[in-house]
Amino acid sequence: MGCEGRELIPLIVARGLTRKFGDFVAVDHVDLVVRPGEIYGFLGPNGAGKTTTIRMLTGVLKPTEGEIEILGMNMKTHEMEIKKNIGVVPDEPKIYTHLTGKEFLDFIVEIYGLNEKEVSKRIAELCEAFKVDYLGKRVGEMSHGMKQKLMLVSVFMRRPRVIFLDEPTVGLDAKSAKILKLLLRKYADEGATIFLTTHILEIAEKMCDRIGIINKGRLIAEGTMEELRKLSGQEKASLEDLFLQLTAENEEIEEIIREL
Ligand SMILES: Nc1ncnc2c1ncn2[C@@H]1O[C@H](COP(=O)(O)OP(=O)(O)OP(=O)(O)O)[C@@H](O)[C@H]1O
Repeated sequence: MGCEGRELIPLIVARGLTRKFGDFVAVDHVDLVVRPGEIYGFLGPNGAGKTTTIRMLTGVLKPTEGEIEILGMNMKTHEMEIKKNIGVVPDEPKIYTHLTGKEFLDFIVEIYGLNEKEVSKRIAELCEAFKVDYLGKRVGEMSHGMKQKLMLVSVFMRRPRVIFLDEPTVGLDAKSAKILKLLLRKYADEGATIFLTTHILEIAEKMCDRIGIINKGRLIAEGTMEELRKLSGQEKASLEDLFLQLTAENEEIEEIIREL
């Protein structure tokens, strides 16, 4: 197969992905295909199943049913290999609180076996971009946004081809959020696959090449903005209108406002 053929191989695939907690179905037979160069926005109301899906796609949580392939490898047989090669920025960064920022980055360099010389240049550039000038501080003493930025540096310095981000802009100041958006576009244009969740529909509308909407565990709509507009029959609709229409929350909102 030539180079072009390889580029078409999707880097994220889920088939019939399902997760139950007891009798409750949090994620219900979700199918996903995300290709190199794509920024995929995963949207849905609170409790829809976004984080549960990301946790399964990143090997943190075992599916009840279904198949996952990341970078062309099956999660059941290649979990460690997948984890080594993806980047994950969770919504609540869980970093060892007793380490300083510098110690945390050194730890990541060591466990991933990264080339220190190559990586130290990237760390310097990323820290400059995100204004991470507090590497001497202990993680336990950092604010949410500061931890989030440290986490972004620790993931981006590895240059993974697949990056999952759960609510990445929460806690970031305006400049950092803008830099993050531009960096994600740059990485995607260089062939990476970005999978992100957000409640900020404007971010999804502006940044994402394709959008998937999950509601009550089910993927209820998927496509480019144009495809979603066609699907809803509203040529000029904003993503907010489409989202509320597709998740059937528009009428509910009107009802709530009437009753207030
Ligand atoms: N460990 C768990 N045990 C039981 N139920 C869980 C567990 N994790 C998630 N759930 C349930 O699964 C559903 C989906 O949760 P999930 O965190 O995936 O939603 P989400 O779409 O990320 O929501 P939000 O936008 O509020 O972060 C919720 O009803 C949640 O209560």
